[in-house]
Amino acid sequence: MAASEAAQLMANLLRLINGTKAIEIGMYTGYNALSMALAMPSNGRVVACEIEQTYFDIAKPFFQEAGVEQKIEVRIQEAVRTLDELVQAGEAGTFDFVFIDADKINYDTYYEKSLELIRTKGVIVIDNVLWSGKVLNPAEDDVSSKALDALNKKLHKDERVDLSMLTVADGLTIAIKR
Ligand SMILES: C[S@@+](CC[C@H](N)C(=O)[O-])C[C@H]1O[C@@H](n2cnc3c(N)ncnc32)[C@H](O)[C@@H]1O
Repeated sequence: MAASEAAQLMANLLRLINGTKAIEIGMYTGYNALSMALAMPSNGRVVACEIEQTYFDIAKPFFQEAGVEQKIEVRIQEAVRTLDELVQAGEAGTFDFVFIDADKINYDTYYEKSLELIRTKGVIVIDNVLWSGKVLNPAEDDVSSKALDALNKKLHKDERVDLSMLTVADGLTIAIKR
């Protein structure tokens, strides 16, 4: 789950860019999806990718209670499939914001598909980029740390984005599409 200070920062970034279209890759029980929806105007839309129906069952009453249920479109399936469906539906280049926070080994794929889906000056936020410090010296069999380390190194040289890596919580990267 996103740290509260990270969720607060993302909500404020959305307000700053007047975001109305966001994607969350890895919704869990909806904490940050709800926070993003609350930061958006009434026409806001959050496409929330989650693989476990049980997490959505927990989240749903809170979305309803907060009055933002109509803004959050939950898709229960592999996140990659949802991102591909959004591209196929002609939504490439139309999203304002993406938060990547699902399985670490697929982060690079999520990042590439997110870049395709956001508009110029759109924002991608990536959680857990420090992974409790394990990215510094990943163990041979630690595929998550290795994947995060590789993505961090790739992003450092990625000319397609302007980058900030923050030591907030477990590490938060903000990439703005050029
Ligand atoms: C760290 S939690 C997300 C927390 C959430 N972003 C928040 O801040 O409240 C990661 C979530 O990603 C989901 N997940 C993992 N692999 C996935 C996949 N391949 N496709 C979709 N969701 C996935 C997990 O079920 C889990 O709920």
